Amino acid sequence: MLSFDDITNKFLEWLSEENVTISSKLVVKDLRKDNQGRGMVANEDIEEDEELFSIPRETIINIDNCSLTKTNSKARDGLLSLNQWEALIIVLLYELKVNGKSKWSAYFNTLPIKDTQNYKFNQLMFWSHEQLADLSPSLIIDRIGKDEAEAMYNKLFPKVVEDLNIPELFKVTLEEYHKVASLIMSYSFDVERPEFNQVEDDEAEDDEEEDDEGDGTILNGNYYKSMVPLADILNADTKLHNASLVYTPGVLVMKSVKPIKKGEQIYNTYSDHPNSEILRRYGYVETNGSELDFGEIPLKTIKDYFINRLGLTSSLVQDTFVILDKIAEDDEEENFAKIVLDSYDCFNDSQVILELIFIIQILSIVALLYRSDSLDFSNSESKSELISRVSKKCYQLIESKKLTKSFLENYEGIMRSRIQEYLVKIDCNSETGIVKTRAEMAKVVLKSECKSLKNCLDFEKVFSDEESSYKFIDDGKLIRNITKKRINGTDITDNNRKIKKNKLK
Ligand SMILES: C[S@@+](CC[C@H](N)C(=O)[O-])C[C@H]1O[C@@H](n2cnc3c(N)ncnc32)[C@H](O)[C@@H]1O
Repeated sequence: MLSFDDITNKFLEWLSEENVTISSKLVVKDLRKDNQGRGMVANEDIEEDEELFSIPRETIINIDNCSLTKTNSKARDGLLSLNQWEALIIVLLYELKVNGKSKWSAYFNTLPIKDTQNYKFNQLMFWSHEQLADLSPSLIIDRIGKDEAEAMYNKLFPKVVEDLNIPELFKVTLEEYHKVASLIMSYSFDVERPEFNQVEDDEAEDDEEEDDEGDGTILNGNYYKSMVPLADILNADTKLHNASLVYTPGVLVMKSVKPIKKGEQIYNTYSDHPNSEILRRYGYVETNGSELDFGEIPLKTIKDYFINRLGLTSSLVQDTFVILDKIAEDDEEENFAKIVLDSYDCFNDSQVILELIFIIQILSIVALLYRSDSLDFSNSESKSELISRVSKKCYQLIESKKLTKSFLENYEGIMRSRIQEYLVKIDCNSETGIVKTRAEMAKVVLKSECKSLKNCLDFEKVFSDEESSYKFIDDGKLIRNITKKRINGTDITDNNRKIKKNKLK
């Protein structure tokens, strides 16, 4: 059996045969002790915008470059009507089945799918129920995507591969499929198609609306999901990102995007994700937290808070949500956005989404009105009218950069009650060493989310930006404004002030 280093060396020899060029300032390194598999490290200082390596387009694997479509023209036509994921799954499974004869054998030997001694699939798809329980109360547990993945498996196997006449894939198991799909998730690149860009440039003015996927099939997309040997040896880090892949018509070039010192690792970026999502997709975590970490406040936490702490009834909270949804739905001019969400993001850099501010402010006023006993919440028509008015007045208040004092109290109470769910499981501030096991990775995710939530208790940062800060006013002022017209019998729905939907983004 080949050793880890032998596999690396054979891969490097193959790359050279493929005319891949690598800067002499880089080496491929065994980073298993840091639980990072292989990676690349600078053995000399590198300047910004230097070419690190270049890969001919013929070396990458996709629908145009693979054994399957070279020998089976029917398969190629069929693959073109699938989506990017489905097509690359079939292409790659076929290439792996003919492994010995595939020109990519030396590359496959470096991947987790072949090297089971040195690699393990740690994406959440492969965690048991007990292991996933370590991630509670993170909402990532609800977003693993197993059902969607299995639906794709059932679509492709065996019906599609039979139709495409690929007998080698008639007996693909669910496990094989999950492994290939996860490999694609964590190793593939969306490589621009140069010929498509040409056409697109010509048509750009007529067709500005068209998105990257076109109609969802490969045929009309402007890229191919592809496996890119060597480019995918780079690990990623949201804080240490220093290299990016550039697509030219003939070759793919990895370039430094900042100066890199001798001894530093070369890091790509796999896009902007918090630790929970990095774990779900790629099966690792950033030990000290991702740059893009956030915690989430589930709608249920908000609901429970207003029921248990402020005495609202469950049906009044639920009715308020229904009425707010209806206001957003009925609003043809799109001035009022949907603010009843399943959960609300609270970011590491002390930013919260505006929908969270709106929903807490509205419920805070509803709670004060309900407890004052002076208004009729029993009749559904007057309740709906009253909540519409509360919502409009709260929109105006927030637009003028004001919030009420009860909002602040309730915001803090809700945030603390969510943080408490983490504190019963972990010490948010404890040091993290090298993370190897799934239980340790789960802890890092919880810490990332808990820290982000805690940062959103820094009111100074949360409620001010570079230009201005929110002012906190007495609730009585807003309540008088809301109840005044109602008591005088004036039409409370008359309101010409519009709050633009995009202000909620
Ligand atoms: C595109 S590959 C990178 C090459 C990989 N190190 C290898 O040896 O094959 C992506 C995988 O590398 C690992 N990885 C990437 N960045 C990492 C990091 N910062 N820390 C730990 N593992 C990382 C994860 O297992 C991820 O699924």
